[in-house]
Amino acid sequence: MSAAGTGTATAAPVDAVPERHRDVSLPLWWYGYRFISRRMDRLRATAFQARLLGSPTVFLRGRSAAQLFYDNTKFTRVGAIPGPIKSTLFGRDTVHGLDGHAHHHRKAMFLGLLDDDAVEQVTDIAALHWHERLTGRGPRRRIVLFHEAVQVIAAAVCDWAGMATRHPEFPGIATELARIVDGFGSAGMRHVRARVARLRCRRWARGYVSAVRDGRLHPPPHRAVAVVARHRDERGRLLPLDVAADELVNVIRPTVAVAWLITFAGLALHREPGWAERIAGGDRAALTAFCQEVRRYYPFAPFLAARARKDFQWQGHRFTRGGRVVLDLYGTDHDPRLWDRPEEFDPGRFLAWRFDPFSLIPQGGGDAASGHRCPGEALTMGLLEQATLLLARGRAEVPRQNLSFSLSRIPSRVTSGVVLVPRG
Ligand code: HEM
Repeated sequence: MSAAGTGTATAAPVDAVPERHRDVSLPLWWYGYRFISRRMDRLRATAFQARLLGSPTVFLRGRSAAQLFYDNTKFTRVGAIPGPIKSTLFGRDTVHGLDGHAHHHRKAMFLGLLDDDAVEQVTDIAALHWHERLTGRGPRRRIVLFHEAVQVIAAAVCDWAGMATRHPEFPGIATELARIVDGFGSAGMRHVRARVARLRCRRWARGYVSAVRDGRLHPPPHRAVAVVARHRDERGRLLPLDVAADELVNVIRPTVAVAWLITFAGLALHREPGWAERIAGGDRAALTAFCQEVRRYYPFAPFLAARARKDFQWQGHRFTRGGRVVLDLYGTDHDPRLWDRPEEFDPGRFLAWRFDPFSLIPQGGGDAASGHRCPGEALTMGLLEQATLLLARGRAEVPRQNLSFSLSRIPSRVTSGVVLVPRG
């Protein structure tokens, strides 16, 4: 880790940047994951100011910036996420936009649900679904890894949560959950499809919450459907029906998002036969390092937004109360001051890596209990490692196809979905 990663001020002050009044919404949307980093590199800054959707915004990248962003005394998430993204991806009044005690209380529900037992249970169920889907179609039938992973992961997490997955309509629900994820960064038809999918998934989850509350469904009390339906807020009130439904979807939908990482892992195994062999041979450390590198290297969650609670200065940059800040997750995971040759896929960098809460931040930084960091990282790693091992051992053929992925599409995705022909 370099000196810059420890917080040395190398940035030009915001006031010295002449472009601070320019609205960068369009170029950000157009250029995607690399836009913030490129501008930082051009300005030789750790932060810059510009307008985003018309409002003054400070853009941040790097370890010390991440540390700042997760300082709860300086920033709040209330009102930070633009409305269309928030209502499509997370729902209203859900954990992502809460603050202080209300956030802490709601977050505890997620952390309680997503403990080590949950990781073991979901991955055990996923193993059965992988087996069923991969052996139920006879030898030498092509599969599209992305579609298989969406169905397997959705079925596994919903079985675990206490939701029926053997219903003929379930594959359609799994597809809708994936559509919510696929549309969050788009302004066109993908976004419209995501909004429709959110409404359908909310209605589906509302049915479960109502059934538990009305006594028509009796899941064991530790199941996610029961926990979320019966959860009481910090003042002892049941969550409004739509909020409870959205929070239930907020357990299921991000788990389905692991299908994106599994697909990238399929691509990476194809490109790195040496690592595939090590993993297939049972090298546990190699498996974990490979999956960490998949999370670091491949583009998924691009950046996060917050608002300043007060006026303050940081490394020569001025933050004003209520002003928006954006933390570049992808840029931090590719920051050359933190990562040697960041644009190379090299799992070896994680073989001797010591956990640091602010350098590897594909799922947010800081502490999950006291801040907004993702509570699903252990589950993500569990499902990703399981699928990666399965793929490495399966040694399926990878026929000619379009394996490219675009850094201007958010969220990015392998174009072909990674077509595989399992060996008979
Ligand atoms: C592909 C895998 C995943 C990625 C890339 C991802 C990414 C993220 C990111 C970037 C955040 C925002 C952190 C912040 O605001 O500081 C987040 C929050 C969250 N994630 Fe994940 N996540 C993934 C998987 C999961 C899983 C498996 C679950 C649960 C089963 C989950 C549940 C949540 C919840 C509830 C939050 C809100 C936390 C809060 O606001 O306090 N995520 N995730």
